[in-house]
Amino acid sequence: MSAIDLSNVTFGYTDTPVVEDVSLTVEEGEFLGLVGPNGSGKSTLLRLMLGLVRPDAGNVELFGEPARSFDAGERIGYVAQDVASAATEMPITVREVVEMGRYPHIGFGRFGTEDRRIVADALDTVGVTDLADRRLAHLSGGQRQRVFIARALAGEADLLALDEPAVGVDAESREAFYDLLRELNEGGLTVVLIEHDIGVVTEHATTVACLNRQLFFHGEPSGFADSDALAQAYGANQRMLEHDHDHDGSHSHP
Ligand SMILES: Nc1ncnc2c1ncn2[C@@H]1O[C@H](COP(=O)(O)OP(=O)(O)OP(=O)(O)O)[C@@H](O)[C@H]1O
Repeated sequence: MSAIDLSNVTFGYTDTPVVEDVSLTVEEGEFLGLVGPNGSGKSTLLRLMLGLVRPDAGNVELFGEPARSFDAGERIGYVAQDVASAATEMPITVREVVEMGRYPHIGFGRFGTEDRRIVADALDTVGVTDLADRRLAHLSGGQRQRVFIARALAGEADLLALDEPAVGVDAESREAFYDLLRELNEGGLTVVLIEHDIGVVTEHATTVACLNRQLFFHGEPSGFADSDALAQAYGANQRMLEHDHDHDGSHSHP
């Protein structure tokens, strides 16, 4: 079964589409790296994939069901852009964040032995057991990202979706973080990663999608490196910008 299936999806916040006629399937067990210029619609596409935004046209299925009917808390771990830095204001411990991953499963029930075991396993998997009783605010950016992954694991997610998770994380921690994502993927977790560093994507992901409003490429990293999709996608952005400038008269061309 496919984890995510988009057919002819179009969406705009206004009348102008920011995602246009995108068809894309993410198979279970895939590690998809989503790249594209700034403002090219990557975050929007991810939110469409997860059923958090409804398309104006086209269809989205998650694990074979219409995305909008999906209880995202149950099978999907979503680490939104900036969530780790925004969360620093909260007076909350690492363990408490990871325990939140269990909430969709326990409903109004008690937090039991099994829940505690799952939380302990999740902390251990991402290597933050030693930090469990520390305040989230007192962790580094890279450590915080791991905590949010642990929360998704505690929720027994089948799909992990991350929107530029390593922004503000130092190079060494980033490398370890991407290694962790790959290990989790090799263990069967489906991963969708928005990432501006194309080298990271071609090294770690099993498939690449390149977006600039429309889909310019979807396939294996090796095919992406050999294609001119990247130049086309970024070139299209440049043309769009020039077009905008032409209209507002703020920029003149030779
Ligand atoms: N909530 C919103 N309301 C209106 N416009 C939005 C909203 N969110 C995004 N946009 C616009 O939609 C377009 C695509 O934004 P999106 O965040 O999906 O792109 P992105 O590729 O993830 O960008 P970046 O790489 O800069 O994070 C942009 O022009 C953006 O300004």
